[in-house]
Amino acid sequence: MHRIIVLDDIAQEGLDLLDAADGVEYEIRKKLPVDELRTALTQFDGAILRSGAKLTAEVLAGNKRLKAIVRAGVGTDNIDKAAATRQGIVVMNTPAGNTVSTAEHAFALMLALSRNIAPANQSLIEGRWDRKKYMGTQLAGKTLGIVGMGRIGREVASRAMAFDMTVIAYDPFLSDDQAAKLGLQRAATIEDLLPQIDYLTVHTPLTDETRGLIGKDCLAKLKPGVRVINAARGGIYDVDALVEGLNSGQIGGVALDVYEQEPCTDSPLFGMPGVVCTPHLGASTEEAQTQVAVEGVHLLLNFLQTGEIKHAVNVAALDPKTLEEMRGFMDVAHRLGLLLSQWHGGGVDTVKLTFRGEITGKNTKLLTNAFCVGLLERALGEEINIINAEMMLRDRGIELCEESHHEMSAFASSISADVAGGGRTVTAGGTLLGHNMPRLVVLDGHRLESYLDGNLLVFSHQDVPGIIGRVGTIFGEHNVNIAQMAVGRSGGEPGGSAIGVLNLDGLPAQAALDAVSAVSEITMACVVQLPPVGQLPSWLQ
Ligand SMILES: NC(=O)c1ccc[n+]([C@@H]2O[C@H](COP(=O)([O-])OP(=O)(O)OC[C@H]3O[C@@H](n4cnc5c(N)ncnc54)[C@H](O)[C@@H]3O)[C@@H](O)[C@H]2O)c1
Ligand SMILES: O=C(O)[C@H](O)COP(=O)(O)O
Repeated sequence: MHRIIVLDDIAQEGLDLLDAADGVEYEIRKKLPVDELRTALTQFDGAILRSGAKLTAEVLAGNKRLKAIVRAGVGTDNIDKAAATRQGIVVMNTPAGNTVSTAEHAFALMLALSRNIAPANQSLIEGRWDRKKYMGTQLAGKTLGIVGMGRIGREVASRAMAFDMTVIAYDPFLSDDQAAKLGLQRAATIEDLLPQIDYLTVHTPLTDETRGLIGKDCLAKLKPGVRVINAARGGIYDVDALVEGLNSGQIGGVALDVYEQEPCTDSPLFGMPGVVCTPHLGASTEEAQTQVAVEGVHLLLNFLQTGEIKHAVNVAALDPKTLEEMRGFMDVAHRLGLLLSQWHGGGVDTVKLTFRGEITGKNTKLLTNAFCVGLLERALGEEINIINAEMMLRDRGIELCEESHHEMSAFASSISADVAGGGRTVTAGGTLLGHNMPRLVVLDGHRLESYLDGNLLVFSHQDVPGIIGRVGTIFGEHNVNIAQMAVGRSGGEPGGSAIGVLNLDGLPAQAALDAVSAVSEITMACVVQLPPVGQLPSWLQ
């Protein structure tokens, strides 16, 4: 049974989907204090929320059960994504469901500012007929500056052009070609845009880079009387600078839907002339809420039931078809990681992964993540999965590099991994035979063909007659059956170094290992434990 926690109000249509889902139960738990939220989250596999609940590192800490967080909406600044990634939790959002509603709201704020809708309404309620006082301005013929030309910025732009406004936009990802196609002007920097506009609206996410993006210096570059709008996130404008600009007349009006701290019922801007504010209503339409709730619930159910990862903001996407295609090679990568963690013995500083052949045309990040899980899982246990593995590796100061070569080696596709540290470098190469037969094809430069399956004895030795017989005799004496055997020699010539890999039916006793290690021609021997073939970790099933 998958358990889901609903942390904010979501549309009934989303709850109906949860009611109808097989093998799922859910609880609605809103506005929980931090301690209760932390405890509650440990009892659920998935969480769905809007902008109300705050999923900080503190509330996610130590959670071993939660696997997915879905934001029914766009902004994920209320979720500590680094903390979620570290905990192995996938974070997904519904990027497009509220785009049009939010663009319309930004536009409504711009119109409300231009035509003094809020104060005019208030004066009527208070019994005055102030036609002269509320003289407005027309949008047609004016210039709108847009900072952030993603989904919402583009919808605002098209509406502005329909109102006969000129649009100048700044976004680091907006090219001249795209701007021309959209029928607007591109500004090379925010500073270029500011002196040319009559209205300014921001549509960026709140990030370290955009916090305080529009401060005193920027506002000073505006023409006097410019009206500014924020339906993106509180914190992008500097509120003190807005207050100062309104008082000095540098700013002609401020419209806000979002605030640095929410809920916000107290701001120096509230009640100032020329200010119109709404309580984070950009996405509050029936249409937007239905779309984000339905899409959000689908994302969560699909992830919990099939492993599909869509619209993730902290990991690569993974759809069922890709998972099906990649499962065999992800299994190989995971087994190579497990093998090398045991064969190397610890103190790893660097990892290099090389992908060759047809597999390079697929999402090799999945193979990297699967390898990293294998490499770390004996140390970190169930805490590690394909969401957090690479971050956990890098957190431990281990350097990771990946290379892809389209040319095939001896196999249509292969993966090789070099693991180095503490003065020792080990290398293993693997491939997949058929759909589900993982094979080790190179170990420390020795070509061989060995089953990546169950308990292995790996031993390096001098390539002289009698070694295999002596190892076989030792295991016979200790009642350990050898199921398969592979030997590879370096350079293909007799007399050099060689490596043997035995697949054992059981784990050998320490005395058997000691006896093997005592053979003078054997330079190193180690038991490597892998899952039996066909036994997949939960994140690969
Ligand atoms: N008021 C609301 O209810 C409401 C509703 C939806 C979204 N939002 C907010 O609006 C934001 C934008 O949503 P979207 O769907 O358009 O996102 P989006 O990802 O489609 O677009 C964001 C754009 O901002 C640009 N950007 C990032 N940093 C920038 C910078 N420093 N300068 C200029 N541009 C920069 C990006 O390149 C991107 O094109 C969301 O992150 C969310 O916080 C608010
Ligand atoms: O980022 C968003 O999607 C909006 O800010 C909407 O937030 P809400 O879901 O709390 O209305």
